[in-house]
Amino acid sequence: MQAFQEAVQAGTALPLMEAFYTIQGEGTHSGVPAYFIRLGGCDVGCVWCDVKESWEGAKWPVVSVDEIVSEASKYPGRVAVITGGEPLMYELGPLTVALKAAGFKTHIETSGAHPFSGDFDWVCFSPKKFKAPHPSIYEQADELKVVIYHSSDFQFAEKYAALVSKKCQKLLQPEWSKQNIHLKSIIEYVKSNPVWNISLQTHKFMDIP
Ligand SMILES: C[S@@+](CC[C@H](N)C(=O)[O-])C[C@H]1O[C@@H](n2cnc3c(N)ncnc32)[C@H](O)[C@@H]1O
Ligand SMILES: Nc1nc2[nH]cc(C(=O)O)c2c(=O)[nH]1
Ligand code: SF4
Ligand SMILES: [Mg+2]
Repeated sequence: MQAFQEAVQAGTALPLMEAFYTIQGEGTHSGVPAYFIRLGGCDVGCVWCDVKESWEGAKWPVVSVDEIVSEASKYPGRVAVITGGEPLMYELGPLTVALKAAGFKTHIETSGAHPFSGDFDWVCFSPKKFKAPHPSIYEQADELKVVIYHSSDFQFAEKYAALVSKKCQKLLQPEWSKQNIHLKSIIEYVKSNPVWNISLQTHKFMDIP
């Protein structure tokens, strides 16, 4: 038990909920084949989270970085997306270094609610009202992807657009269950404010993981 805890603290083993080879459904890299590594554990608590079963970190097996990377290497795609749960709850240095050594581009999906770690080629930052981001995320973000669940979320999105770098891509993504309600206003918002683009959860339309 102690050895497991030490390995997780060092980031040489991590609680793994699931890992699967699919198509990136969201954001700038939508349509790209990618191996998803979903780490268990999240303390942000978004009411509309589509993977609530990930929240309890202790429920998932602790798997060594070597084993995670060896499984990933069985598939031909060379983009690895680290997601969760909230992956920045963990030290991601060893996992990202090992993935890069195996020839992967490393991407992350994060709320930014914990200090940044790891060596990433692409950082998708999706801030949440339920737990404020850690300031270390702002200079790392390549993509700001704000989920629109309520009409006040446009203002929330602008607040974070002012905090990320100029080159950071800005995306609005409808919350899945409220898509019918907000999609029209998202379309109008993006047409009037063209620094923003739309991101849809295309994997859900395609019925793939
Ligand atoms: C499940 S989260 C895991 C990574 C990290 N905890 C985060 O929130 O960025 C992956 C992505 O899905 C988005 N997401 C989660 N539930 C959603 C929903 N119901 N509708 C639209 N996007 C959702 C999140 O905002 C995030 O961009
Ligand atoms: N296909 C697919 N694309 C995704 N992009 C972000 C996802 C996530 O849950 O982090 C996700 C996911 O769960 N599946
Ligand atoms: S931060 Fe991500 S994983 Fe955590 S509750 Fe929110 S959407 Fe779900
Ligand atoms: Mg998902």
